[in-house]
Amino acid sequence: MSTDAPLKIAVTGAAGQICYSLLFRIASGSLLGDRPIELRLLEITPALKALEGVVMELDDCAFGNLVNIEIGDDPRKVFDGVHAAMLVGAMPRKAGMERGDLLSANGAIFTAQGKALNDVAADDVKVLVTGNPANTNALIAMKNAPDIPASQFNALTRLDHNRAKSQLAAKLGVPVTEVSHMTIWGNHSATQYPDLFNAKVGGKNAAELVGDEAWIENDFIPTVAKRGAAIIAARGLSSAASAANATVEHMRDWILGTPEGDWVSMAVPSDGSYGVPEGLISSFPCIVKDGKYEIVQGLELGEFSRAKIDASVAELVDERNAVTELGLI
Ligand SMILES: NC(=O)c1ccc[n+]([C@@H]2O[C@H](COP(=O)([O-])OP(=O)(O)OC[C@H]3O[C@@H](n4cnc5c(N)ncnc54)[C@H](O)[C@@H]3O)[C@@H](O)[C@H]2O)c1
Repeated sequence: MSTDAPLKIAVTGAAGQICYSLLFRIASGSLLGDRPIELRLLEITPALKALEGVVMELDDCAFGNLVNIEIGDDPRKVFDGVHAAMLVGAMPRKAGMERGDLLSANGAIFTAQGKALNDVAADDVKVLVTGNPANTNALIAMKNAPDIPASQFNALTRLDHNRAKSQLAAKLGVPVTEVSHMTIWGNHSATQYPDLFNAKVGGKNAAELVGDEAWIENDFIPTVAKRGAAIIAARGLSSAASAANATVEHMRDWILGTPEGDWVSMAVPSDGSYGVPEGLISSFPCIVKDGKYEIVQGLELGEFSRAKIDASVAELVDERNAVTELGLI
């Protein structure tokens, strides 16, 4: 990517609630500062009218770096030449829907989008999936885009990462800026494992500072893992602004690099690190340099952490088996 040409950024689900925050954050410079950008917004046909309204509001912000906006319902047109794709739109689980129905409804979306990205996106496209089930949707898109290197497909666990940092900071009564080296392992689901044994607060081991394994197991982990449900219970709607913030932060770090001396959680295709089967899109501690991520190696995992990671990875294996049986990958 050259640094002066406008960066073409595709966003799907653009008329939905996450995007009502996300698009304005991207356009106002939270993603790439004052770098010129072009937005390519994908929606399903019935939502295009609403999307026109969102575009009117983007126009009304007169963002200096937003040089063009295109909208449409055809991924092959919208994804043409894009360097970054944020796949937010997905089929929500409706009452009476079985897990298989959800996987196949989303499978149809992410097979089509994977194929379109394969055919028309820029060679260096970075694809970040936020729409749930995010890890498996990313796997489906990746498998349907054989010409794009697998390493260019990620799924979002940054919201979980940020939730974990915030809960830890509150517990210890420190500013969130003191918290570093947080890791979410596994799936973006209730089985995810937020790891305090490798996290640091003010440079010291977080689990030792907390000094209360019962709190870690019975409060911290469930609070982080079930935060999405708590927000729905309180707000009547799922998390949107915080999901948009996390989507911006993940993509920004992937393009511009992670902060020196820290890592972030990214769900990336496993290379077999930490015993996670190769090819599964699972969350790991990652650093990014020159637009390429690396999984941080050599972290110690005790028995407790190992069991938690194995349980979350087992769920990812089940999801992969289910979409394989459905013929989606
Ligand atoms: N990974 C995370 O941390 C995280 C956090 C919060 C929400 N989510 C997920 O993000 C997704 C979006 O959430 P939301 O609150 O914005 O939902 P929403 O229902 O408000 O919006 C989703 C939008 O996607 C659109 N859409 C559906 N199919 C599409 C397709 N094939 N192409 C383009 N657009 C399509 C819909 O028309 C809708 O406008 C959901 O799957 C949600 O579960 C993930």
